[in-house]
Amino acid sequence: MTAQSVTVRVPAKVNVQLAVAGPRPDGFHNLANVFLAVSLYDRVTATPADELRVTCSGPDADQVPLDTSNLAARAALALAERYGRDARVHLHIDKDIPVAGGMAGGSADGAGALLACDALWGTGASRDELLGICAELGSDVPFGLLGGVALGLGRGERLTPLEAGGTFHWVFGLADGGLSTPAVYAECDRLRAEAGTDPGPEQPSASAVLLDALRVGDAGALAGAVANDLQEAAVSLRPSLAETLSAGSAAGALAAMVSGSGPTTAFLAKSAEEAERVAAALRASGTCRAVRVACGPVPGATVVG
Ligand SMILES: C[C@@](CO)(OP(=O)(O)O)[C@H](O)COP(=O)(O)OP(=O)(O)OC[C@H]1O[C@@H](n2ccc(N)nc2=O)[C@H](O)[C@@H]1O
Ligand SMILES: Nc1ncnc2c1ncn2[C@@H]1O[C@H](COP(=O)(O)OP(=O)(O)O)[C@@H](O)[C@H]1O
Repeated sequence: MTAQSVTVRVPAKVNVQLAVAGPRPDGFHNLANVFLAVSLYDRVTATPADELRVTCSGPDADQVPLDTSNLAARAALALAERYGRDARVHLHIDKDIPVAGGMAGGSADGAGALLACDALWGTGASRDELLGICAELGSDVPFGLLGGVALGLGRGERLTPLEAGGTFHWVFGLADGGLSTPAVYAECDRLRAEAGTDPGPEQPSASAVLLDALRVGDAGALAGAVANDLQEAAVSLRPSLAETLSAGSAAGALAAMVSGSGPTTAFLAKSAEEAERVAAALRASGTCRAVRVACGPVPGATVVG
């Protein structure tokens, strides 16, 4: 890397609460989305170049688009347009977050590229201006910049940082192939219509019990309060996830859930040692492609070099 490169490290997320309302006229769903940033990271490096170019390395690199549909490229273009810069930059993504896995890896890269280009070009944009650009790029992108724990209302982009009283230990079961986020929301609507389920209030709210568990850092109480309205839809589209969830529960996880729209599964453990034990049992179960251990909350997008 040249001295002019800027590298940003940006975390994945798990949703400890994902309450989903009925579809809005614009096709989005209002959410009460409680995000928690976890220690699985992508790194985005921005280097001046002759033209906008995206490259990617890592185990899932072949599944990442390298054209201007890549959220990192879209972030660079949006920032360049807003501040009258030339988006001639090489963006390299060192990808460790599973692709299309319900862990917001693309959103993380969008937030990471935005921060990296901002530092490279010295735009002087405020945090709020950067968060505004993130919200235009995608519902989950602002959280990639913010990190920590936060409640996202509206389509998930209207963020309020939340207090967390400690570190939570997680095990993630990575699945073969991804799930399309719009397809999972559509399946949620379909299942509700089929069952005649009321989608609830127009704007869902965060669970007070869950916020309290986060605030005091009580993993047992958090396990009792986690909820994901997209889980049934993800399992309906990928029935094998039920086996992975059962294997994690049988291994002693405090909670077993689908991460966001899936197909990654998330297991809460009561300590770092317990997480390693659950991870070993999950690996031995043969019900997922790979198993990762992580903890959170961790900070959002951070310049590291
Ligand atoms: C479900 C969640 C949970 O955090 O993430 P993943 O688990 O996929 O990572 C998010 O809501 C995904 O957010 P993100 O991936 O940024 O979605 P966007 O690009 O804004 O929208 C993609 C599509 O998802 C659907 N969508 C997204 C957000 C939302 N509140 N309602 C929706 O219905 C819409 O069909 C939309 O066209
Ligand atoms: N930088 C990126 N990394 C991964 N996927 C990206 C990226 N930019 C755009 N995408 C597209 O976004 C889709 C969703 O990817 P991702 O954000 O990893 O998953 P999820 O929305 O489930 O959290 C991918 O299938 C891919 O087509």
